[in-house]
Amino acid sequence: MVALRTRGLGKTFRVKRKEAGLSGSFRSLWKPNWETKEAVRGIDLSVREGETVAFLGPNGAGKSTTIKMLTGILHPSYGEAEVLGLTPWKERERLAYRIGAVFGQKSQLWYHLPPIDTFELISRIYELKRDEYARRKDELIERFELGPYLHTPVRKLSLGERMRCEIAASFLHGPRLLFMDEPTIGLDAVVKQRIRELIRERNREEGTTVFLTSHDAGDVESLCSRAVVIHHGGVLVDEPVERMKREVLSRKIVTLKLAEDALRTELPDIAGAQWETEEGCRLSVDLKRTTIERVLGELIGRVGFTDVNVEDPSLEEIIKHIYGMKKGAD
Ligand SMILES: Nc1ncnc2c1ncn2[C@@H]1O[C@H](COP(=O)(O)OP(=O)(O)OP(=O)(O)O)[C@@H](O)[C@H]1O
Repeated sequence: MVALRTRGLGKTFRVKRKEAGLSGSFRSLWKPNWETKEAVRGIDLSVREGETVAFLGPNGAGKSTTIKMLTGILHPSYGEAEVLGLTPWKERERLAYRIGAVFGQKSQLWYHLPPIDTFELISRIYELKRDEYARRKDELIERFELGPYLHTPVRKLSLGERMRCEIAASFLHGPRLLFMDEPTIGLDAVVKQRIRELIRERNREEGTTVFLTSHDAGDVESLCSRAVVIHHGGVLVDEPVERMKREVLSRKIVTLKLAEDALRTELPDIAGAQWETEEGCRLSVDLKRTTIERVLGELIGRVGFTDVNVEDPSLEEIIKHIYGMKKGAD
């Protein structure tokens, strides 16, 4: 069954362009200069129930605007959308019972209250039956290991502890579709991984559809089965993450902290890897051709370094790469 479908969905904003300086401000008041900004340009998208979709794009690509239209917060300028059989901006209240939303940068928990009080409040807002609420709450507390934080005011929790409570809270009313905007932003690697596992588990056990935006390639790789990349308000790529992994997520970035006396001019050629900076501290490794172990083995003794870091390329770099590939193919 289809969880979400859009046809030619678009949003244009009318923004006032203010001229510089004080006189410009007065002129704008007197004779405003309006211009239109196309934030989303006719998106066609279809997501099946139970899918985990990453909705990606560089800053300003139109991700948040799309999510706001799909959750009924914004009216589109043109096009259609159906979310769980409802038109979001016309049936927002009914839709709220069926969907959940997590915003990494905004909290839905009451700041001064302990999470358990927000849970109670949510159960009233969504009119959950008492026994159903007790069952779901206990299960989520156990799975998300929330016991130690339940009675501490949210303001005293660490970001990781709060995010676990946030995500558990968004699952409380049993949404069939969960929108997540940067759910792991600012978290350390261990907490990120745990949160991804928990979301995956909910998707597996309850069949919750996940529609997620993130700037973290790790979220996409370990949480989503499909990736939709938008650019300048339109869909650029829509493909399985497995394929994306083979084509563009198969690189790691090795960053070296060079020793004072390191020979910066003569960087050795490393099979399957490419130096990305003239200073020779950033190496892009193609995992289809070599392994991190082999690369580090070759570096030791040939380049003097005092520290090393291995990470995924940033999502921005990945998108740039996809964009380049796409342009080449066209
Ligand atoms: N209320 C608004 N009024 C005018 N322009 C807006 C408004 N909201 C968004 N925009 C513009 O629409 C474009 C898309 O913004 P949007 O927030 O959807 O991007 P995004 O992909 O979510 O970016 P980010 O990754 O930075 O969160 C941007 O150019 C933004 O400045």
